[in-house]
Amino acid sequence: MVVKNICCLGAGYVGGPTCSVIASKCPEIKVTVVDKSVTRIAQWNSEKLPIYEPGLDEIVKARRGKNLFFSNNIEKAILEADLIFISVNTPTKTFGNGKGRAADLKYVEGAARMIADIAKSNKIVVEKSTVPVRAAESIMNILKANNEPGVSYQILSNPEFLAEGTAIQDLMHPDRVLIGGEETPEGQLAIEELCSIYEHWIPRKSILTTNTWSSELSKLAANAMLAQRISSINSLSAVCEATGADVSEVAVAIGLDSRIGPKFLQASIGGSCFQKDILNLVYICESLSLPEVAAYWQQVIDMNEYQKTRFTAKVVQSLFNTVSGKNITLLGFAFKKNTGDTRESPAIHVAKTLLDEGASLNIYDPKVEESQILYDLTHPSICESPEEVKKLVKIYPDAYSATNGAHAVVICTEWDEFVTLDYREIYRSMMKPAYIFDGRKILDHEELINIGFHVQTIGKRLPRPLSTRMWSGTAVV
Ligand SMILES: NC(=O)c1ccc[n+]([C@@H]2O[C@H](COP(=O)([O-])OP(=O)(O)OC[C@H]3O[C@@H](n4cnc5c(N)ncnc54)[C@H](O)[C@@H]3O)[C@@H](O)[C@H]2O)c1
Ligand SMILES: O=c1ccn([C@@H]2O[C@H](COP(=O)(O)OP(=O)(O)O[C@H]3O[C@H](CO)[C@@H](O)[C@H](O)[C@H]3O)[C@@H](O)[C@H]2O)c(=O)[nH]1
Repeated sequence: MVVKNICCLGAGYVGGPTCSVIASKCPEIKVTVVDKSVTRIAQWNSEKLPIYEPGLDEIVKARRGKNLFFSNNIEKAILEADLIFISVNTPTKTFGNGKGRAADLKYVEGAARMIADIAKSNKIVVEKSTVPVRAAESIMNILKANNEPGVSYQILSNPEFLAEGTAIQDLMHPDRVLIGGEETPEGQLAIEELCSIYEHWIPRKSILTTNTWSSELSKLAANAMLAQRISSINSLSAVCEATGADVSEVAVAIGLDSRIGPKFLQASIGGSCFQKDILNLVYICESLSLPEVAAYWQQVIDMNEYQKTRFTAKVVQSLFNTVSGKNITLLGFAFKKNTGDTRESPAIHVAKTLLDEGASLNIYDPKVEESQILYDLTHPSICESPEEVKKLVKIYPDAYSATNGAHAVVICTEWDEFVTLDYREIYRSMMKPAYIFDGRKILDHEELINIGFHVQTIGKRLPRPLSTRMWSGTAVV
């Protein structure tokens, strides 16, 4: 079989960009991205796409209506497809067995049941969602137990390694594509079919094929190793603050060791997708009776939490241990720059703590919608009184109006535009003493101190502004 028709279940951060790139690189293949959400599909078919990713608009606009389609007609797309990507969400379970840790596979199961109910011809089903090891077995069980007579399936694991904010770049030039499948002739044939799609733009040597379980585990393992690096540097940032070392200097010094390498050593206020995937790994290890392994990876998550808590405690402490009634500006709400995604964003943690302490918040993010920020901050897991939160939170259209009259500014996302703001003007418009807490280590701290700001960051002690020093030398703010 030569794949002519692809269906993708799930038009999210992975399904949308991945299929747009496939459609752009394989003009002879019809790619239909379907979703249960009518709103999401309408957005994909509109001028303003539901997600922000540099380069995505151009690709979608070039291929939409030609060989790229976004639709709610799931039945039609499944019937037509030779190959189906499952790109649905796999959040952490919020109830029952494994609550707060295991991946909730209800959407993956739902997708598998839809395929089994609808399909009338053979399909290659590709697990693109991040799933626990051996999830492919559960999908196969559902498909086999419910299939039409004569219809057969091959299940492949093809985890996605794109990072948000650089999704198009990552999809165009991936470090590798990983495909796992059954070690049978039929399994190998299915692997070849999927390889031939990626080979339109990715050299064969960058396409790695493995057995299904290695592929599934490699996705969790890659995220665990990346998260471990961030937790390691974040743990060292606390040592730096306590000793006078500078974590940026330490990162450069250790990163020059070719065995360690320079990437992913940026100390900061915490990470995203990692949390859910590492929690999932911890849960799997516990289920496999490997408590020592589970504890090892749990520590990576705990360090991420510690970093967020440590940073917010520093904000409150510096503001004379009380933020009640004070106006604090959060610059940035997305979990990283160049995305509008707020899932597990450290900004939510910062906002919640400050709101619990009675602060009023002014928030500005260049790509996160007001409705999303209010949704996140009034979610039952975050607050008890949505009305109270709505009174305390104001969303602004730019950084200058958001900082006007504020007691303190907290940088929560490393957006480039925050680096080049006119901080003299911001200082002038703020309450005094004016504080900046740089949670992303992106600002010129020396310059800010010279302007008169009290500055705090991660992994480095900074001197007070000159005018407030009682003796010459370095003192902690
Ligand atoms: N976001 C990332 O950067 C990233 C990167 C790599 C892997 N992943 C993994 O990819 C998967 C998808 O992540 P995402 O960020 O795209 O999620 P998302 O929430 O943005 O999108 C998932 C979409 O699936 C839809 N959906 C759920 N069940 C469906 C069904 N039965 N039929 C049709 N649509 C259905 C939802 O409505 C939603 O729009 C997750 O497992 C995630 O862990 C995410
Ligand atoms: O040196 C660093 C690098 C990242 N981060 C933070 O870590 C989080 C995750 O960043 P990043 O990995 O760049 O973005 P994600 O979109 O979460 O991508 C990760 O998670 C995806 C979902 O599984 C995987 O596909 C990607 O390979 C993996 O990088 C963000 O909050 C970053 O600010 C740091 O604090 N320091």
